[in-house]
Amino acid sequence: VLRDRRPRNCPPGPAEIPFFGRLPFFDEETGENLRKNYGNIVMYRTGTIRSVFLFDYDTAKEAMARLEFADRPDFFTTFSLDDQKLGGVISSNGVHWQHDRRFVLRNLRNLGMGKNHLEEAINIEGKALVEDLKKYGGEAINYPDSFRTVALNIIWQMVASTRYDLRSKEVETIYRMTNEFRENFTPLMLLPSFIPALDHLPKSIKNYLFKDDIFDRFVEEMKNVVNEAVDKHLEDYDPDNPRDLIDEYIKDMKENEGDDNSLFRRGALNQIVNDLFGAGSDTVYNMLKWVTYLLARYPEYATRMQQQIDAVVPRDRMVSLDYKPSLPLVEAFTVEALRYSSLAVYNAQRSAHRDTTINGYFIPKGTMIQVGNYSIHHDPRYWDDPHKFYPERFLDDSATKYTAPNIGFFAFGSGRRPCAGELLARMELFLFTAAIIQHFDVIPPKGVVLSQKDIVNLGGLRTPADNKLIYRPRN
Ligand code: HEM
Repeated sequence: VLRDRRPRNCPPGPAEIPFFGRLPFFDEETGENLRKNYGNIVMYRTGTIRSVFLFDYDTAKEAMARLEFADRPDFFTTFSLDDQKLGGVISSNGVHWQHDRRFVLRNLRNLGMGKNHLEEAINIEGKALVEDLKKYGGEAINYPDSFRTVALNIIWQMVASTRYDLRSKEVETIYRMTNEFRENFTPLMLLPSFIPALDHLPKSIKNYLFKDDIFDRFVEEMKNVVNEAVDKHLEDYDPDNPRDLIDEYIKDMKENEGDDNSLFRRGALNQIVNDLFGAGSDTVYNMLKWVTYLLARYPEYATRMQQQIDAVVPRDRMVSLDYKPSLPLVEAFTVEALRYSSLAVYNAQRSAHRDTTINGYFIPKGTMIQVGNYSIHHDPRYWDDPHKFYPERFLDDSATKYTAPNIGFFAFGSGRRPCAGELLARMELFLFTAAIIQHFDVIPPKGVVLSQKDIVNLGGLRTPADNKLIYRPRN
């Protein structure tokens, strides 16, 4: 018990329970309570692992920029499709991470991220989404799968040259698995990651206690999708005509064949593809749920944005990025949706690579670093009336110009390891939002009043609960 004691001069936090710690948590309320009781840097122990929560923007920004906090904790590799569990972007560390992240950023850029020709692909999906929503004929529906498929289609065309029909059955199994996983998620499920001894329990007990079988089914399903895509690419690979990110990787893999030190490996490729499939679609899908939820809850903004769009974009044309300067409210609305939603309630966890300090507190090697994105986004030091949905906070006084937040904003992380798809995500969010607003009034069914109660936290992802909304075509 003595050896297990919290080292001296660590950040304050609740009393530690030796060996077991406290239950892991992913909700915003627990974080906010810790911040109120202990301040902006809090140490919290779960199982054998200590976490330090950073609730203050300046401290979080400074920490995220430091190399010793660039690693992810070990449990991120639980779902890795790399047999060596070393490659990929989201879960990897050290030279493997640097190598694979650099590869992904270079290729996403070459494939159009942040450039205008990608806009065309996004607008093709935008048009398909409009047609799909029209098919419901104004009936009240839950957030449709097409929100997910349009986002998936963009990243999946860049990665694997594949596009799914918006009503395709092919992706339904994966969606079902993702939903099953999120809906069944409880913090208990992650306990074996915090108390490794629990991992040695018999499988049947782990299935019962930690729902291991749900994890397994999800990983198995993703393995099939990824293997199928990569195998197909290997079969018809043509070195003179690389089609997409998988082909580019195969090219590098072949060029480095025989070099035992090469980090271009099939296992790493599988995990990169898996990372992009998930990170590139699930995030944007959930943001489109937020966008439509907020349109239905705050119709006054929908009306004002429709007026802005109608004034400059002919009705038979899709909104393009060229119109952005004339549509400041649309951009402000999407960025406020990112802040207000705080989709990732806590930034993807990092781990201290060595003994170090934050603001004079001792941080032992292996401590998990958790940035409280929700708390930062609702901190009154940076945001007036932070619980209010108020896109105007990103407009200048004359409401004619969008001004980007330069402080207190953490939606895409920060520092050495921020979101690798931020530019793509911002393009998609702006263009899909504009397409929906231009073509539909999004309204709740008669008698339904949307409120704060409609928001749920699914394993650290803050998102609107299933809500039936009406997408009424504009005349
Ligand atoms: C609105 C949509 C999105 C949000 C809110 C979002 C948010 C985030 C956040 C908070 C992180 C963790 C950053 C950190 O550790 O500091 C992250 C990482 C990442 N995101 Fe996104 N993301 C979005 C869309 C995308 C898209 C479209 C892609 C596709 C390319 C993508 C790819 C990634 C990857 C690969 C990482 C891991 C980066 C690394 O560990 O080096 N994200 N994202």
